[in-house]
Amino acid sequence: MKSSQSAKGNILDKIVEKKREEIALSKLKTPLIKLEQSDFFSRACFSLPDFILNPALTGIIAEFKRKSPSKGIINDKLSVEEVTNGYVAAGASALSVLTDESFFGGTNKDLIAARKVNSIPILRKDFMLDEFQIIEAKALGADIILLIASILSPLEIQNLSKLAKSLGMNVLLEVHNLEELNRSLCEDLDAVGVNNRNLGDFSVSIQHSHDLVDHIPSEFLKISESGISDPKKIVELKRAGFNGFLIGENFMKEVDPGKAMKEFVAQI
Ligand SMILES: O=P(O)(O)OC[C@@H](O)[C@@H](O)c1c[nH]c2ccccc12
Repeated sequence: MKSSQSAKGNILDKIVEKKREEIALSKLKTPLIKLEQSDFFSRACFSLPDFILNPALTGIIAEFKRKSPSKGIINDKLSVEEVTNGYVAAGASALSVLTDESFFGGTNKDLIAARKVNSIPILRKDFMLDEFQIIEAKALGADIILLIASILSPLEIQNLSKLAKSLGMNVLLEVHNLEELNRSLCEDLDAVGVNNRNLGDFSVSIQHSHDLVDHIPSEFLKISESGISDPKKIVELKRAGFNGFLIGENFMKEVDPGKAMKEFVAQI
């Protein structure tokens, strides 16, 4: 207990601390006006609810993830274009592209590249702390932003989600337990994701999704995130009421992630 709690303090605190420095630098480097002039800034977003609830698709939000603090390098050989196109061909409802460089090996360029070659919703997967990152997400071509309850106050969640919605994007709130869920819910959210991984100590249990599903109000999409590697779990999660499934490592660890996803989907 004690060691996992101190580990929890460590990695998330480190990520957030680094992120604040990066945001300050980005603000100096790129004025807001430049973001607002970007080609993607005025585009109409693809709707997450439409794609997640489309019965012809799988409900899977498939993630491009080169590395993670828990696993180290997962796959640094493949281009974001080939992986995301493979995911779309396998029936992805949406894509998730990490833009955190320091801990996950992603870049803003990955998101731009994914946007250019895909016509389904894309989640900017990053640690959002500041309005600047929301505006930046739109400029990079994102349709969805992630708000992680454990690193944001309820007021920050309200303000950031309101801004994202005003720019036409969807908002995915990520929670890990009931306390985070109850304090963080607000009207401008579209989806609630239960992260099966504890971002502090990296332990994973799909039971978290099952424990929380009935506490998520019915107006929000329900997404189960992380640690999903068995198609049977999707069937159980669907039965429990989940609409969406965020999967990264299980596909990225393969030589051909799109093919891995196709084989996985065939077993659902
Ligand atoms: O690779 P996995 O275990 O399938 O997990 C994907 C995704 O849920 C995970 O990358 C994630 C969930 N929440 C996050 C927040 C930040 C960074 C990453 C994440």
